This record gives sequence, C-alpha cells and structure tokens, in this order.
Amino acid sequence: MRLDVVTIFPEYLEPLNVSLVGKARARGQLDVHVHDLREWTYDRHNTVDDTPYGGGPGMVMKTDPWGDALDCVLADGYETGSRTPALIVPTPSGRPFTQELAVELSERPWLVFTPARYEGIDRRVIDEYATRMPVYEVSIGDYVLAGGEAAVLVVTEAVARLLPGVLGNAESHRDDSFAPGAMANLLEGPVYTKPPEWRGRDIPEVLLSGHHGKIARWRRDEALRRTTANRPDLIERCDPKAFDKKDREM
Ligand SMILES: N#Cc1c(-c2ccc3ccn(Cc4ccncc4)c3c2)n[nH]c1N
Repeated sequence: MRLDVVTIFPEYLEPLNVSLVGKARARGQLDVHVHDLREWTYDRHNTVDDTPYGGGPGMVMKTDPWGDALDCVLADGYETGSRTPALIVPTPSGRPFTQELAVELSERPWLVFTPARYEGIDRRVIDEYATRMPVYEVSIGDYVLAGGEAAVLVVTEAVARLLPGVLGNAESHRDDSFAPGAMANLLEGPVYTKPPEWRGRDIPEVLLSGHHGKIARWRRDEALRRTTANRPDLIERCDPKAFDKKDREM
C-alpha cells in the first residue's frame, strides 16, 4: 500500500516513522510519502490561506497550492506504478471513521490524505478530485481538532494493522473491538499477565483453569458487561444467535 500525505505540518507525521507503521515501512509493506504543501506556493510568504467568501471567522485554504500538490503527487504515484488512488479528507463534518471503514480502506492500494488546517480546504478542490477518484470525508470523533493531521495518524494506524503480515499474530484481529464474528460490536474485556498476584490483586481464576470453553465464555461475558456499561448503543447491534452458536462451540 502507498500512502501520500499533503500537509503544512510535515513534522506532525513523524510518528509514521516509528512503531507498527514504521516497522511496516521498513519491511516494505507500506510506502509512505509526506509532502509539504508550501512547496507548491510561489509567493514570498508561501501563502496557503485566504479570507472566506461570504465572510465569517477564520481563513480558508486556497485552491491552487492543493491542486498543484495533488496533481504532482498523483502523477508521481502513477509514474511509479500505483493505481486507483482514494482521497482521504479528514474533516469534522465527515462520516465517522469506524473499524468497518478501516477494513475497506485497508483493501485499497493507494490512499492520498489531505489534512487541512484553518477552516478547511476550498470545496472546489474536493469536488475537482472527486471526478477522478473515490473521496472519503472522514471524522475520527465528535470533538473539534485544529487540523486533520492527528486524524491521518489515527486512520493510518488503524488501516496499517489490518494489512497482511503487519500484526505479528494474525489472530489478533479476531477479538478486536468491533471486529466481525461473535464478538462483533463488543468492546474487549480486561486482559491480565504475570505476575499472578500484584499488590494483593489476583488473576480471575477461570483464566488459570486451562478450560478454553470457560475462558472464552468468561471473556464474552466480560465484553458484554463492559459494552453495556460503556457503549450501550452497540448492544442492540449484537447478534444474539452468534452467542448461542459460540456457546455451543465453547
Ligand atoms: N477528522 C477530523 C476532525 C477534525 C478536523 C479535521 C480536519 C480539519 C481541518 C481544519 N480543522 C479545524 C476546524 C475546521 C472546521 N471547523 C472546526 C475546526 C479540522 C478539524 N476535528 N474533529 C475531528 N474529528
């Protein structure tokens, strides 16, 4: 997978050099290119913004720097063999970024991120590129950030961990919160590791029993408990038949 990011804060994307994404890059599983939008400005002040038509607070990011940058990034990708890009536009007014969308994006060969600042990008830029490729306008949550770079880090990590061979244990996806299957739409339950006793706190006995069926049922029940407490909205999405089937297997 190729990822391109166009931003006025390239240093914000330094975390893409470390940990899971950094290792995937080093192994050649991810090809990440971060571009400074100001390279496509030609005035003394490297201007990327201007006042909004119709008035109102703040500034709007100008068309030309984005158009020149995206044309250049796309041309480079095509020249080096990448195909079927998708534009990923972080925005507070976007569709919620979910695990389901992460799976969809992880199946694409090339993502081009356009994290904006100020009040956002002149709409005509998005409309222009929507004539050439799928555009995903996404929001990472119901709160307001000052720009889209944090969303690029979130989306990139959620997508990268789904790529084949990136997560050491392929099974790790199975019990992800929100992953498909009997635990679908359930939050993960608590996890424990050695030592067996810590500051007077023991490990739940069932986890030491070696009885895989009982352990699976306990984990499912804990997930249900946490989901009911923290995300009751997810409970109605659960498929009770999946539990019956799972109980028969346990
Ligand atoms: N994804 C995502 C986001 C953002 C977000 C993303 C991109 C930009 C670009 C500019 N801003 C600042 C701004 C613009 C308009 N209204 C309010 C704030 C952004 C915010 N905020 N909250 C989220 N969940």
